[in-house]
Amino acid sequence: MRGLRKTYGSRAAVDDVDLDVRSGEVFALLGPNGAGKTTMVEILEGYRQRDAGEVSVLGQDPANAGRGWRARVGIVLQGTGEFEELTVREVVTHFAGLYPDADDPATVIALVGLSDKANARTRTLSGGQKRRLDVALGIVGRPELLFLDEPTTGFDPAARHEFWELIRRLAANGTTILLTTHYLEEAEALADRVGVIVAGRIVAVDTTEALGGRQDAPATVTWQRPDGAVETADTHTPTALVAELAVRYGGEAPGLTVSRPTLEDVYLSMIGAGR
Ligand SMILES: Nc1ncnc2c1ncn2[C@@H]1O[C@H](COP(=O)(O)OP(=O)(O)OP(=O)(O)O)[C@@H](O)[C@H]1O
Repeated sequence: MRGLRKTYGSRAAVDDVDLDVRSGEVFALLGPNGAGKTTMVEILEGYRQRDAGEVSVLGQDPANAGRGWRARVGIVLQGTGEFEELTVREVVTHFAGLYPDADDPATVIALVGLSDKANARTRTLSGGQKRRLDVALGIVGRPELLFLDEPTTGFDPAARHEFWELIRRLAANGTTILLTTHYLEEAEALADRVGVIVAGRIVAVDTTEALGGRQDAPATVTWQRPDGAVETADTHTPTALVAELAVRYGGEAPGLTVSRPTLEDVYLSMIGAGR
C-alpha cells in the first residue's frame, strides 16, 4: 500500500500509510485499540473503500477485484452466527463448495482440532471452538493469503499454542499471513516482521528481535549486595560484568538476573505508554 488513507468524518483512521507485506511471510500488525488495524485490513480484504492511496493485493486492487481473486484470499471472520443450527461438518462443507479448489472438509476440521465436534451444532461450541471454526472457514479454500484479525482472542493458553502450530504449518506451506493481535507473545511466536500502528500511522516495521533497536539495547544486570540491597547496572557488556561479579562474590552472585527490553517494553514505549 502506498499513501493509504481512510477518514471517518474529520478523523483519519488510516493516515497516509506505506507498507509492504512480502509473499510468504507472516506479518503482524500491532497497535492500541482504535489505531486503525481493522480498517486497514478490511481495505486490503476489499470490504472497505479507501479515500486515497494505492493498494495492490496479490497483484490486484481489492476495491474492484473479482471472484478469482477472492478465491485466493482467506479471511477469518469474527463469528459465523447465521449457521447456528448446522453442524461443524455441514458449515465447513458448505464453505468448501464456494471455492474452486477447496481442501477436504474433514482434513480442515482435523487441522483446527475440531474432529470430535464435527457433528456438533455450531451453537453448542465454546468460544474458543467457535474461533477454530472461523479459522477452518478461512482456510478451507486453500488461500495464498490469509487475513487473521485478532485470531486467538478468548483462547485458553493450550488452544493458543495449538493455533500457533497451525499457523506455522500454513506458513511453512507458503501461505502469506497478515494478522492483527494484541498479544505480543503471539507476534513474537509467529511473525517474521511486525508493524506498529498508532493513530492511523505506521511508526515502526521490523523483525520482533530488532524492533525499536531491541537487539542493540543495553542489558540490565541486577544482583543483591551483601547488605541485602539490590544493585542494578545497564551495560553493553553483561558477560564481562557477570564474570567480574563472580570474582567479587567468589562464585555465585546472589539474586543475579540479566535481562534485555522485552517486545512488550519496546512496544509500550512506542505507543507512548512506557513503564
Ligand atoms: N464505520 C466506522 N465509522 C466511524 N468510525 C469508525 C468506523 N470504523 C472505525 N472507526 C474509527 O476508526 C478508528 C480505527 O478503528 P479500527 O477498528 O480500525 O481500530 P483497530 O486498530 O482495529 O482497533 P481494535 O484494536 O480496538 O480492534 C477508531 O477511532 C474507530 O472509532
